Amino acid sequence: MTHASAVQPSQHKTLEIIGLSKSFGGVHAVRDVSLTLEKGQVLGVIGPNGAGKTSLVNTISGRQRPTSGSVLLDGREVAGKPAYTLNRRGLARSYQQANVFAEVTVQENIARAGEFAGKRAIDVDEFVQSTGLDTVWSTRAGALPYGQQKILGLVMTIHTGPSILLLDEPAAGLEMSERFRIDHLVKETTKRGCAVLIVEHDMDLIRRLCPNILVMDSGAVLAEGITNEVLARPDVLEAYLGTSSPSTHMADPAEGATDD
Ligand SMILES: Nc1ncnc2c1ncn2[C@@H]1O[C@H](COP(=O)(O)OP(=O)(O)OP(=O)(O)O)[C@@H](O)[C@H]1O
Repeated sequence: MTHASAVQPSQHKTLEIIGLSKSFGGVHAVRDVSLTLEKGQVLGVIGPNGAGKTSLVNTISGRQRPTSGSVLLDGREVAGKPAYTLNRRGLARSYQQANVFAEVTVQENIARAGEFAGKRAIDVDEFVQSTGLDTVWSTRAGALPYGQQKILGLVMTIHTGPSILLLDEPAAGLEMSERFRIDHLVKETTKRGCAVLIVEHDMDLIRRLCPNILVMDSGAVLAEGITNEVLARPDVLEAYLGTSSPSTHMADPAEGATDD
């Protein structure tokens, strides 16, 4: 990975991260991470538990202030700016947990996301139908099964019309059939030109959606490049599985988990 001091911001990158670091006291959760994301691109971010993936998303999205480094949105520095400012500039994120208004209906949840976005809101009627949310339109969101709540949260986020979408473990806690709905949502969203960064432990989903990945280990970038090539690297297998023998299946330590 190139060091921050050696990298000059380039023009026209939708999202450019340069030498980003985040420490919590003596814990270096993110160490000198650089990456770029262009219009319509999907980038996977993987790594073992505690590698720093969520901290990376938190520092990019303004939920946490970076210790050092740059976050450039369309070439403008936004590191350390609050989440609502980044949101107004088109950066949205999802959380590992379902993020919905539990006490109101699915319809009202979608309406609130639309109101929040104002003129930026995009039409999500097709997503509502393809994900089956139309069949539970009048149901209180908190009464939905967990997977449906999570998909509702994602449709709401997409409804806000982001140009950059950061997804933190969108598949965690979802049934297999629901995971394919994530595929559909991401593919259709990138067709509009939205850039998507996906943190995920589900390697099948990563292979399906991400032509390129970045592997984090102990806060730093261990590897990056074409997904299948990176996933075959012995050092990546070692970091993820504690073994360098090739495997077609990576363990999903967060399988079934519904929170951090
Ligand atoms: N608010 C915090 N205060 C102190 N330490 C933190 C905080 N948030 C994260 N950490 C530490 O930073 C490191 C990276 O954590 P992080 O949650 O970013 O990893 P992760 O790769 O997302 O893990 P997982 O796959 O389990 O979600 C861990 O050692 C974690 O304990």
